[in-house]
Amino acid sequence: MTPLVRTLRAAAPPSPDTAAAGAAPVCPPPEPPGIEARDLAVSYREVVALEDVTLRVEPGDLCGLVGMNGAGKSTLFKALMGVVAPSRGEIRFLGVPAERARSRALVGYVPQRDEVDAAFPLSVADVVMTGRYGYQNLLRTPRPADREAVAAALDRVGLADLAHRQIGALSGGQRKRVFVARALAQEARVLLLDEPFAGVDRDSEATIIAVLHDLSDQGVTMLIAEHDLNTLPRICSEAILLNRTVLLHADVQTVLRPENLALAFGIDTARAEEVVR
Ligand SMILES: Nc1ncnc2c1ncn2[C@@H]1O[C@H](COP(=O)(O)OP(=O)(O)OP(=O)(O)O)[C@@H](O)[C@H]1O
Repeated sequence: MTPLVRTLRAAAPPSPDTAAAGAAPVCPPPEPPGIEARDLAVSYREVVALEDVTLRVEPGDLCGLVGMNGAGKSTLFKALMGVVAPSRGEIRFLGVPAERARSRALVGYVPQRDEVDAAFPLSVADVVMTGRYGYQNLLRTPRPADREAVAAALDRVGLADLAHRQIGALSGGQRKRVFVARALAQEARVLLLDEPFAGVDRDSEATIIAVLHDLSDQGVTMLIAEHDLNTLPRICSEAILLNRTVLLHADVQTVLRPENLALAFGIDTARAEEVVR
């Protein structure tokens, strides 16, 4: 749901029934945001990677994250995943404090680079199973429900035939699909995807985009870092422009306006017009 849509919904008139009865409209309590960060700051020694980052992504929204190299996108993901400790600020997922949400496996992560050494003797299915148990519990015997979830996730990303292949024997695009399958098997309610389309062929890209749209329909909240601005509108309807702080959070068409890209990427407007055709 884009911010524009949110605004329109908020302004909708009361229904004729409630208006006629003169009763106060009974509204369900507002759902907490899928992702909420307030006043977040992260530094690596003297490098301030993020400051004053405040954002909220509503449940079921698929939000892009756009910014130049070094803008802090990966750092934001790391802070959301608890990999780096913010020096300030607060993070919640679905209204639940970040640490508790992560320990309840509410939050899934598709990393920018492989977390698994390609030479490690893990099968594709083993890696996807870590979405159920984590890497520490690889030797645990999976329950039938876990096997079913893994098989369904691999089927969904079109890798059912490769379930028993060693992870290192896949192409880069196939490996990305494995990590998306792992997030599916986890059944997380919030997904953070750090450039899931980087180095991915057209088929894998189309498969992943379809999966993300299905998840959005099911109410999963997603934040997706994406470098290719021309691909962005096919993926999501809203996006955040980041450069150490949130410069803009709006519908994708607004974010892609040359004057906004010029601001975020430190280029002139004419160059920004060339970037997005
Ligand atoms: N481990 C680290 N130690 C010191 N500085 C770091 C570290 N990781 C990132 N940085 C710095 O923090 C800033 C933000 O980096 P980050 O990787 O989050 O950006 P990014 O937007 O993900 O970039 P890219 O698009 O190139 O992946 C940069 O100035 C970077 O050099």
